Amino acid sequence: MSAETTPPPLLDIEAATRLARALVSPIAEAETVPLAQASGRVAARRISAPRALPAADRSAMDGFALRAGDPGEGGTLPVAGTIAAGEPRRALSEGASLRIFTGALLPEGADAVVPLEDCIEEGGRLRLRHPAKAGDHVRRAGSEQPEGGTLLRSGARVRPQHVGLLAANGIGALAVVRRPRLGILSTGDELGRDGQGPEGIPDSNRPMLIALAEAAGAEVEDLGILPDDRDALVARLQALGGRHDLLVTSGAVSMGGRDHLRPALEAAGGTVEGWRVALKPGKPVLFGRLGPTAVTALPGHPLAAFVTFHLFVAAQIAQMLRLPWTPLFTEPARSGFDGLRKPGRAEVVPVRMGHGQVQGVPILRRLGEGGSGSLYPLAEADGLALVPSHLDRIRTGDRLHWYRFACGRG
Ligand SMILES: Nc1nc2c(c(=O)[nH]1)N[C@H]1C(S)=C(S)[C@@H](COP(=O)(O)OP(=O)(O)OC[C@H]3O[C@@H](n4cnc5c(N)ncnc54)[C@H](O)[C@@H]3O)O[C@H]1N2
Ligand code: MOO
Repeated sequence: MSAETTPPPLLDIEAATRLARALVSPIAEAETVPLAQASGRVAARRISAPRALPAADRSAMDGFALRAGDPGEGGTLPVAGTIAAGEPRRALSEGASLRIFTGALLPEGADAVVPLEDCIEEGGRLRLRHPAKAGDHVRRAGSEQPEGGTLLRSGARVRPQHVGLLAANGIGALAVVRRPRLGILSTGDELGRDGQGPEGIPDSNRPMLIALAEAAGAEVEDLGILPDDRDALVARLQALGGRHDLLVTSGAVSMGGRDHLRPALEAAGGTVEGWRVALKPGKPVLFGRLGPTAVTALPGHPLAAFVTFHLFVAAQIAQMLRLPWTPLFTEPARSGFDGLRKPGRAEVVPVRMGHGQVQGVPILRRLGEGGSGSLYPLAEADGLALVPSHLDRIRTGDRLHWYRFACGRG
């Protein structure tokens, strides 16, 4: 058997993930972005609270500001005016009250707010239903956030709540880790020729991989479709000139005579660092380098490209963004399906949660027949389940681990 027809032994998922991550480096450069564009980015530095908040005592209720224990005249206090949020601080004369709105500055001399519903206002005077205590319904200066407290950790992904918190602190721009630069291309003479005879199909991997990469926090250059032509592939790879942190390709990576990716990468001056994983779908995935660029070549079958993106490319993007990476399949579940299988490759299965649970964990229904060419099972899938490599049979009720799709993971 020639070297071409004797493939290397399969890597297991863990070893392949370690290799994928080792081929990319955490990005050291930071850039400053307006707060409005910071959601989803990774903070390059810790942001501490520039001051304590609230900056001054404020009312927490619509009601009346007064001095607790002020006996008033005959048990009533005159209402000496109104103070609303955004107005300058007022002073309260002894024995009086001021109508106050939520968020308004507590008047000097007042120490409590009595909510509207706990008062009776009559003829410009106020009677309390219950006596007030000092501090009632007052948001004390400094009580909600200490000066110097952490608003955002270095290395944290900025979430919408951080955007609100930073805005509340008057922070309008933020240093974030530069996005990883990805180039994404598809290979195949059949692609993009749909409508021109049955031999053509649309390119579905490229738009899907671009969407996945952008959702994971990368900046993507769309490198289009390349023909099944080794020389064209070599020329294109050489022309990339190392401008990407990671090149992601799909197709042409299996065993056939038209699977030019591996020889083309080597002919272009690159190296193959690992090829083929004990995974179904996704076996022919390849990891390599091309100068300063890491190369991850995904299988052409669309479901295999989707699965290998989640396992390996997402881990590489997280590594470049300096984010921690946890294995994908961590949530416990029970199988809601049965079947004999050939051991030797871990199997990733699109699944949907049924209505039932066993001891609080969901029972997962399998979608699709296990082919790697169709994305159709993903239309209704809640996530992906992992069937361990050594099993020769999976039974209803067996323990599994799965990855539940999030709306915008990370
Ligand atoms: N003799 C062997 N043949 C195959 C093996 C093997 O071990 N020995 N492995 C099989 C496995 S597993 C997979 S997965 C596929 C993957 O092969 P490639 O990565 O070389 O992919 P292609 O042959 O280029 O394409 C496979 C299939 O997917 C369609 N495709 C490709 N790109 C796209 C795209 N961008 N959008 C939509 N569809 C795409 C393509 O038309 C093919 O139908 O190899 C097996 N063969
Ligand atoms: O690994 Mo391939 O993706 O099984 O079909």
